[in-house]
Amino acid sequence: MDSNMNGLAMSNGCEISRDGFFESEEEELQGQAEAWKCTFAFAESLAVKCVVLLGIPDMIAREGPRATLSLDEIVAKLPTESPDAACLFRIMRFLVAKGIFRASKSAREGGAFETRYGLTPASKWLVKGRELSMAPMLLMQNDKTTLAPWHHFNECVLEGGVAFKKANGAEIWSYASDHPDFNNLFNNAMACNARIVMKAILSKYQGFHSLNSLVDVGGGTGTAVAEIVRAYPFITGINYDLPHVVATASSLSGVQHVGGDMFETVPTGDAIFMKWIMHDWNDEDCIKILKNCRKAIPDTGKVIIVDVVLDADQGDNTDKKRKKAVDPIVGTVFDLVMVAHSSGGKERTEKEWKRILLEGGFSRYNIIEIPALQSVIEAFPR
Ligand SMILES: C[S@@+](CC[C@H](N)C(=O)[O-])C[C@H]1O[C@@H](n2cnc3c(N)ncnc32)[C@H](O)[C@@H]1O
Repeated sequence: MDSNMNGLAMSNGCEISRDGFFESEEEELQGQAEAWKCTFAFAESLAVKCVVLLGIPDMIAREGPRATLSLDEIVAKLPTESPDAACLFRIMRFLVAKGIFRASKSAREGGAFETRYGLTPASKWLVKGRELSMAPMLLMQNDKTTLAPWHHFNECVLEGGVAFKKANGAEIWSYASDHPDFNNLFNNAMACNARIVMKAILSKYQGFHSLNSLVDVGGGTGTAVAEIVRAYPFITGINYDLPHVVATASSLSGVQHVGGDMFETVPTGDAIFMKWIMHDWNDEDCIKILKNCRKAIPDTGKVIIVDVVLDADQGDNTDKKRKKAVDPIVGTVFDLVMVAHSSGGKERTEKEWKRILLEGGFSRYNIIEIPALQSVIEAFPR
């Protein structure tokens, strides 16, 4: 590295400022690379959204989990007459670099080589046609309606308020009831996550054996309770959600759909199941819901909550450090998803859970780790 007359260091022809703001040239360049990554962090989500919409993971999966397709073969499967293959090549090149697809070279007649694209563990989760798929969640989280609230975070910090409402003119549940397409997009995303998480719950949590009836509060279109009833056919399942949600639910064996408002009342049962409900609400609302759940179960009953348990805040040693199956950073990302989409919801540490459970009428609880982002929090009135 040479110095020029202005006291600037020269590296690869670039001038590096030497005002002492950065500790070293290495730190300065590393920081710049990180800042570029932040600047374009959206590119990966939106390029993935594009290939999911085009069904490219499905095209490859249909040939087999280890199959590969060339660009020409993919383009031939697209539904328009003259797709822009060069544009798709650039998107695929980026996604190979990001590990969403793998690329291999294969020899063609005449000595030329072609690139063939295969699935990676990430894109195997993005095949829409499989029962366990994250594609509906990816499409919902990257819809214009759900991305728009993120543009209002600065206003939320400065003046408070609900990001989703600032962006879309209404809070999420009433917006969903007035927009059937968004309602379906949201409910499908929830159902896809319910299938994935129920597999994890049923593999690790033994607490359904003693139940004859179970109410899934905020159960969406009933996927979770249907899975529980399938595994424990002696349980009568009730799927309880807002009327506009249960109106779109299919009939499910062993499950009764009931429309209503959990802030008003909750149907009775031996136990209440709530997956991804509490995180949508502030502490006071959660306590109201928990009190209604308490009224709906016998003294020997319980609530089974499926939600994230965040690691304790730095400097707080009261909670145990948990060994999570999914990188705990995803829990803090979901906390921001709550800023974007809910009206006061948040992810909680064990200490925060303990407080709302106690105030909601549940004096005892266990946290059971499952191979998923969320944990099971089983809480008892006595
Ligand atoms: C994040 S979703 C979770 C859905 C489902 N439990 C799951 O995990 O797949 C929250 C659910 O709460 C429902 N919900 C919102 N407000 C409600 C209310 N006042 N009473 C009943 N359900 C409500 C929504 O319609 C939505 O289905």
